[in-house]
Amino acid sequence: MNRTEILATLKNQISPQEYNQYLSKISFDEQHSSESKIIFLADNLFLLNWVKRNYKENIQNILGKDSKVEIIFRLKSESNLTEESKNNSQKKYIMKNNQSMTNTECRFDNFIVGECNRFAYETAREVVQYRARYNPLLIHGNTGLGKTHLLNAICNAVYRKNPNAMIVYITAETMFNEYRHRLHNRTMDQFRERFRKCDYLLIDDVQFLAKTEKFQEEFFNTFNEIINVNGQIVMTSDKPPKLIEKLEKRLKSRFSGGMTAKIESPELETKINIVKQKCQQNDIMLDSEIINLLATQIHDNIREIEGIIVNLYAHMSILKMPITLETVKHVLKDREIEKHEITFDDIVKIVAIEYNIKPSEIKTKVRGKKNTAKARKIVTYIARNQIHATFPSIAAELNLKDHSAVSKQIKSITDELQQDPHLKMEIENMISKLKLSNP
Ligand SMILES: Nc1ncnc2c1ncn2[C@@H]1O[C@H](COP(=O)(O)OP(=O)(O)OP(=O)(O)O)[C@@H](O)[C@H]1O
Repeated sequence: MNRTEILATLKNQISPQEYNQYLSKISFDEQHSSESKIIFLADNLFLLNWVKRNYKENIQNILGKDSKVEIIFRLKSESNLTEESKNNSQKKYIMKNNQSMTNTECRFDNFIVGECNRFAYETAREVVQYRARYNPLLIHGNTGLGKTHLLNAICNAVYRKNPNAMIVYITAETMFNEYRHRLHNRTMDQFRERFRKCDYLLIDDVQFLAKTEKFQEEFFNTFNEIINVNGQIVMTSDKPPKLIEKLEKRLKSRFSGGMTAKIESPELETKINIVKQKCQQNDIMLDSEIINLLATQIHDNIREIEGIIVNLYAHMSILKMPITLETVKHVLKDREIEKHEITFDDIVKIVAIEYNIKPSEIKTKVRGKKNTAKARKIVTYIARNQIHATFPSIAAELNLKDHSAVSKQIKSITDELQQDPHLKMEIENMISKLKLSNP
């Protein structure tokens, strides 16, 4: 069955309204599809998630249950970028020369600057211009205020300025996992080669660095070696160094000895500018009264602003409702009601929906069932990162033997994330959904 026939068959299975609303807006990526995979393209994230959730199974049925053809959904922009990257241009997630993966959509030019973040923004730009002028630079602030965005922006700008620069961009958690893996395999030389020889070491969420004493010692030596040869270290954290629990005194002192830049909660004007920018990116037109309402109602987390915009987009396109003041109030009210503490079961539910399996299949490890192993790894990863679930609690929830079985899952998914930018996007999507609503 050729690709046009697949869409035609699918069209017959759904209502004309549904077709016009969703399916007609999906196209084939002829260029990147092959015998073994079919790639569908959507214009925006909302549409992408919708078709993935609602049509993937139908397409699988049309192809035949036993078909090995992989069905992939991608953003149009991503697909073009993938091609561009072949020409050494941009791509949403890009592997730098040293295998670090960074999000190219986080740049200085799309970072809205206000009083709350000006200092962090300016110092971040400085370290791109003048390596080691502020060393280390630690950007801290509450969640969702743009720390990771700035770290990615540094990475992208350095790369643009000098594609041969050795840049390592990594989260502290991943660095620790890599350390353990190298230690276990007696390949610490490679760990040192990677981290000590870089021009820029960019570490996200450095508050998770405070793991074992040995690791902190290794990090201390890495840190000194980079600083001694004028390599630049930039870190982000949710708190200032002296408040990072279990971080050794000497590391606290090193971190505080450089430049620290705090990102404060955004003031109204900055929030208004951010709402405007996010609406523009999503092709949403709002009048100034609505923009003001959004900016005053949403507190300080910019991720939350993005969530509301996605929600408004959904109202606009699924319900065909124009975005009025009433719609916005409605969405804001719903979100207040839906806000909840994320539990382990919420994570299991959202991952189960995504992979079209039952939550119980994730929890009890049904052998041989497609996607279950992957889903279990993703649950472990999200539980560790989002609700800081302990190893024993994960082992208990997922019926895993012990601590080291959990550790193996984390290692495996971390490796996959390093290799597969789409997996990272998939997981980020699931996390946003978790944060947005009760699944
Ligand atoms: N000033 C800004 N201008 C435009 N977008 C922003 C700005 N600040 C944050 N964002 C966007 O908000 C989202 C959350 O930001 P980011 O992930 O950088 O937060 P964070 O401070 O690293 O949060 P966390 O501590 O939870 O990791 C991202 O999509 C980012 O691009």
